[in-house]
Amino acid sequence: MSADSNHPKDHAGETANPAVDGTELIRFDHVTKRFGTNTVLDSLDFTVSSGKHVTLIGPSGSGKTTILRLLMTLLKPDEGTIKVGGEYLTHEEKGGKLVPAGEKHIREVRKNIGMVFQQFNLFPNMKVLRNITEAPVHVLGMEKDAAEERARELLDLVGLTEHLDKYPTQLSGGQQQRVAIARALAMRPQVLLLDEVTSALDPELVAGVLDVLRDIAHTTDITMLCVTHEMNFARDISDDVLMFDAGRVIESGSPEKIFTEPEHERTREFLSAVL
Ligand SMILES: Nc1ncnc2c1ncn2[C@@H]1O[C@H](COP(=O)(O)OP(=O)(O)OP(=O)(O)O)[C@@H](O)[C@H]1O
Repeated sequence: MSADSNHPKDHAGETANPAVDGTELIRFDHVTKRFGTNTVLDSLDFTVSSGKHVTLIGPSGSGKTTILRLLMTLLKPDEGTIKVGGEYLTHEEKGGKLVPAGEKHIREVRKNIGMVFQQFNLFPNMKVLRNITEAPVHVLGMEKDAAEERARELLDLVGLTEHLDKYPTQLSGGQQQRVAIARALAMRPQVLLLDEVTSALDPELVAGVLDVLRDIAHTTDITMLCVTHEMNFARDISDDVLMFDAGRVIESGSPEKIFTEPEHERTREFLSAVL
């Protein structure tokens, strides 16, 4: 696998992308999300700095996937604001006032965000190469040749160069998920959202996908926000772990702190059930 990826780090360990300088990339301010009478996120505040890998952990139903879906604008918050790259995702400024964001504004901010889902969601009627080039060509307006060159680099990164001419159904679940990762990176997002990306895989295919993500985490400067039940993976790649319970962050810190010296009783209970 090649180390050439989203924004490769240079030899001095500095990032090659001037946009990635540790500044705040994601900001949730007092975000509340309800489904009927169920308050899933309760005035949630958190930030993610650019270039960091942050993992969300917590019991089932604690609101982790809801956070990713809000960032993808698949859901809207009932209260509060979300910013990505300094721009409001949920709102836009018009005439000095903050108003609900329009479709055009949302599309622009969303270009900075890529997501890999539990179910790979590839286009079944397109071969692997075209699955990866489709959005760069049609959404970003990239030249087809340049998009294909980039797709080949990404297929090398995810170890699938020899499969570019196959349809998704001709690949294993693990291979399909690696195509989905390449497809998300092809849009050169600043942040990659990973939602339980190995949950739908047969156990023997999980390690291959996690190895690819480890490689991406360690060789690129992309920001990652990850929901996973794979605690060893979370420990390996995370700069920060956020422990959720009942729609709030109850504890956060380095993986060493959270996994070895959790302060909160709920964190200890959760970890003893999953580790
Ligand atoms: N579209 C929806 N309509 C109604 N309720 C929803 C919807 N989406 C999520 N919920 C509810 O919101 C709560 C949080 O769901 P979410 O998927 O964010 O939790 P999670 O922490 O990711 O859980 P898991 O680890 O099981 O995936 C759950 O109680 C869920 O049933």
